[in-house]
Amino acid sequence: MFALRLCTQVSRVPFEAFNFGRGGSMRGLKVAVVGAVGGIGQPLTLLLKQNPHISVLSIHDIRNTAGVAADLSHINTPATVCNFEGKSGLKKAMDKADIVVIPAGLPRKPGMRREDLVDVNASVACEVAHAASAVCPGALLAFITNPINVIVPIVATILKAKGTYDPNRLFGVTTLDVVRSKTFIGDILNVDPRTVDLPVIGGHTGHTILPILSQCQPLYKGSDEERQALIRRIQEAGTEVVKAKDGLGSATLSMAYAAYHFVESLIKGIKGSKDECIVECAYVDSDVTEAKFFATQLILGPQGIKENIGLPEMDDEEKQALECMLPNLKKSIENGIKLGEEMSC
Ligand SMILES: NC(=O)C1=CN([C@@H]2O[C@H](COP(=O)(O)OP(=O)(O)OC[C@H]3O[C@@H](n4cnc5c(N)ncnc54)[C@H](O)[C@@H]3O)[C@@H](O)[C@H]2O)C=CC1
Ligand SMILES: O=C([O-])CC(=O)C(=O)O
Repeated sequence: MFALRLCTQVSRVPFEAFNFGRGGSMRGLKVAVVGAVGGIGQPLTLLLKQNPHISVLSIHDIRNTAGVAADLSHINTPATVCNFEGKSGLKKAMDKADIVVIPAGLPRKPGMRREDLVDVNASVACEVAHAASAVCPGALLAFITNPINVIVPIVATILKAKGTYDPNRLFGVTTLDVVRSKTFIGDILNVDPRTVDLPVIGGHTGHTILPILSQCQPLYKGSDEERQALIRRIQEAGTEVVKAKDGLGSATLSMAYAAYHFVESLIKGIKGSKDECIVECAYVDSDVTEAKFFATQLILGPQGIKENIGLPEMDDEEKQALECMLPNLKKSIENGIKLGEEMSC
């Protein structure tokens, strides 16, 4: 009943009325969240419902979307909430979306590596890639689903096979690594963590997460030991949460915060602010290293990535750490491309 009522609300305002073409500043955006009922999905939709630029918030999951949609729809902000379920609902949920955020899929339990999620989560990525090709080939796609290092190459390969791949529009969300780095460094320096800035490059697991402390603002000057401990904490922060949750999943609230921040930046890019340069780190198609996908700082614009800033300046230890992680990252990417080829039909 609710699903019907909420979707009818949307149909009263034709999508065309929002002018979904890119480049305008007055139009409302359609943002779809796939996996919206989950631990990340729910707080993320709560944050998105409050964004004044979103006119349609389309939520999708394999179950229970009606309750979440009814709940969200009572919040007195302009975004209209629309809910869809299951495979048959995915294309409807994503139809003509400007941005699709994907926190769908299995999270880790203690003792698991992110890579252990690939068998289950690859199929989620595959479904979303096929739906995006069919109903929103121009959308910006932001994947949260782990393992990011493998999922993004899978999606890119499927989109390529479908002829709808635009490398500037596909992102693996690594914002949480930056959020955590800012928090931990803010604590150490005793400053507001929001004022801390640094690039976190590479991928999103273990030593592929490389915070570039030498470029941190304000300056971070720890001893070698302190520096190593800090890097290790940033790299293992996901596992810290998985252990603390003791079988009840992985980071959800901090991830929803990070994902919202990232989507907000995508929106600012679409809106094309003249005064502000929108810079975010994300895991994307890349030629800055030997790895075909790599996270670096990106300048965002109306069509997604406007410019890849490339590798930051690094000290010798950081250069060595980069060399050290590349073989592993490249292996994950090759695996992703192979899986994507198998799932492309
Ligand atoms: N990129 C990052 O930094 C982070 C990534 N993650 C990843 O995000 C993913 C989600 O985590 P949680 O929200 O904690 O998990 P969760 O289990 O609480 O929620 C996942 C949701 O996805 C839904 N889902 C599963 N298959 C689906 C499909 N085919 N279509 C639509 N919805 C589907 C489930 O029904 C569930 O509601 C996990 O893979 C996790 O590892 C988590 C934290 C940080
Ligand atoms: O650790 C996990 O499984 C979830 C994740 O990616 C993170 O918290 O960084």
